[in-house]
Amino acid sequence: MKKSIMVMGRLDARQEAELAEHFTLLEHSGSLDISRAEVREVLAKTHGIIGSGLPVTPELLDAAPALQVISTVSVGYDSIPVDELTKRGILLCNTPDVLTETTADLGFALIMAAGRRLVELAEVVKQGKWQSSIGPELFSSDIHGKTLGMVGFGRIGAAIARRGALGFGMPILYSNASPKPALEKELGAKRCELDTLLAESDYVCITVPLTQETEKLIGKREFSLMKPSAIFVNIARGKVVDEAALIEALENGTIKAAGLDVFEQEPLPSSSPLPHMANVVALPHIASATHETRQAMAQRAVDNLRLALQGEEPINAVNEIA
Ligand SMILES: NC(=O)C1=CN([C@@H]2O[C@H](COP(=O)(O)OP(=O)(O)OC[C@H]3O[C@@H](n4cnc5c(N)ncnc54)[C@H](OP(=O)(O)O)[C@@H]3O)[C@@H](O)[C@H]2O)C=CC1
Ligand SMILES: O=CC(=O)O
Repeated sequence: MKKSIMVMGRLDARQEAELAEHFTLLEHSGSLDISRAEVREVLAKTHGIIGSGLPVTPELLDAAPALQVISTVSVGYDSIPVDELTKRGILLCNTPDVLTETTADLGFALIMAAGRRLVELAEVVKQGKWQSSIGPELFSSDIHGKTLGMVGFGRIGAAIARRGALGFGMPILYSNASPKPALEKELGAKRCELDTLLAESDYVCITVPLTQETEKLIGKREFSLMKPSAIFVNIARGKVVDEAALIEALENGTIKAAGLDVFEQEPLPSSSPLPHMANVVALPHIASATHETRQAMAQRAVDNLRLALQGEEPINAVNEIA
């Protein structure tokens, strides 16, 4: 008998057809709200779930006794309790690599947009306020030759640093759990303590995953170490930063500006001051959101799910099931 799966979110028709060849695609309302009887009914039958931003809780896992594989269409998996999955013999797969360059493109775009005040100055033109040459109060910051500090130097961190070092002649500092000697050689990057990086960088860019260790890694103390001219960019996860401290640092000039793709709460609540601040470029979590990359991520997640449910090795397993 075919195994059953829940497809949460969008796959293209060809990907759905590929899965339907091997598995029964369970009909459902698109919700994982286990307080609803119809959701519990579907979960009770499912062997695999594929989707992104899946709100996986122990209660949801209790409702899915046949579940063998979760295939997330993302590289990050901070919303998923991996240890709990492992305890229950459930495999988690994710989609690294295929999104690295696209995410790095957006990370560097945020460095440029926040550094050169692109959104703020485009607004001047849009609102018909460009009546004479702009003065120093609207001048921006150089990017080339400035020091780029990478907090996290994995796949995406390295790809952003590569753009900065090789394209813009930026000296690279990095703080990372492990040293990266090959990247030091390739990019002339220097590893240092986080505090040193914060004090010496002109651009600080966050690319660490959200974990217990990295939650609120950057708070009031860390902002106070940065240069008043520093530009802060976060494309990792909002909760790596104490958002109240970030807002305060931007409001009182502790740092100069920020480019943000991720927030403590997403979508941003209407009460957040961040989108209204002239020195903030705020985006709706879109670093990997190009047609090509979202397609590649979905395909990778489909491949992972199919392989894992067929008892073969998936391309990207997060945990190991004995
Ligand atoms: N905005 C968006 O749309 C996107 C956001 N992301 C986010 O980016 C994150 C990074 O992705 P990716 O680069 O592929 O992941 P990687 O695992 O390749 O890189 C993460 C790096 O962070 C380092 N690290 C982990 N924990 C710590 C710590 N406590 N202190 C210092 N360094 C640490 C790791 O060190 P080591 O090498 O030693 O293990 C690793 O080098 C994802 O987890 C996701 O949250 C990703 C894609 C799109
Ligand atoms: O935030 C996106 C991801 O892939 O992780």
